[in-house]
Amino acid sequence: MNRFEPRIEVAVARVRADVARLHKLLVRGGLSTWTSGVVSGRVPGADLFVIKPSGLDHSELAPDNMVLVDLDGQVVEGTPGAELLPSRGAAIHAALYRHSPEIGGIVHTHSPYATAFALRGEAVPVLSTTVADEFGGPVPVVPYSTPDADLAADVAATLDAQPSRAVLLERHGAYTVGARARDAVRAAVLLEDAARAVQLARAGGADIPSLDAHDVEAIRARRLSADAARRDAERVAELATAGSYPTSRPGNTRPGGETGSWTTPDSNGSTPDNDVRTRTQ
Ligand SMILES: O=C(CO)[C@@H](O)[C@H](O)COP(=O)(O)O
Repeated sequence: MNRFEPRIEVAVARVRADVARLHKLLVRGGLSTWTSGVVSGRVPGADLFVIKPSGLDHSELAPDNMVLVDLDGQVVEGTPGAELLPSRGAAIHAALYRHSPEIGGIVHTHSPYATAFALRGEAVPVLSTTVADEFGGPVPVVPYSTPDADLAADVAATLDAQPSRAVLLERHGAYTVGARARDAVRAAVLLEDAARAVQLARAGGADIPSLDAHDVEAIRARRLSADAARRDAERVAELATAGSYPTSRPGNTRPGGETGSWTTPDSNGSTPDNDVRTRTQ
């Protein structure tokens, strides 16, 4: 029996498939060892997200053993995967989704090069145009604090204070966020790539200064503008496919007027009323 109205059931099924598949990209990119490497994705139109189960080998992950969780961090009983425990980070993921409606996907890894920076308590610097383009500045470190501290609040505050969609956790690893789970995975992969490149350049004896701040800003601005144009084009294509928008002029199609570095979850083809709480009582 379905627990939700049909459009939410469809959205849940889509996010389950996405989140299960995206874990394979973490493994392929060398960002995951044992059961580490956790992806979650918000369900557009509902106060729900999908996350991997705790302790299961990545090779066993599939849409039907992903765990559906509400934004209070509670497993939605009676749904596939509900018999499993969600990943240990589920409460942090829930808090980040509550914190910002712009966050539609989250990744947590212990990927080796990013974690090496985290262990040193050192931000990943902007040595390359790629880091300027992707992160808009250095990838900052959330300072280590006691195990009882509110890590989600610290991650949220660090994300809010600067443009990067990635943060390092001192003594632990990294969190990345994005408009969709796929965007957060992309950020995690590119963070690891950036950390490795810096490490290799330094190992070769180079002492490379950070890019000039104005250049970083210009590169980032160009990227945000390209992202906005791409989203417009996607929106036009979606509306044209649905037969509800007759023009091909991208500039006319942004009802949400999104700005900043992330798209909002509902700018990805899902329904816009994502404040509606849909879990059946
Ligand atoms: O960061 C941690 C533990 O330090 C966890 O996120 C693990 O990396 C994955 O745990 P499970 O998903 O198996 O619970």
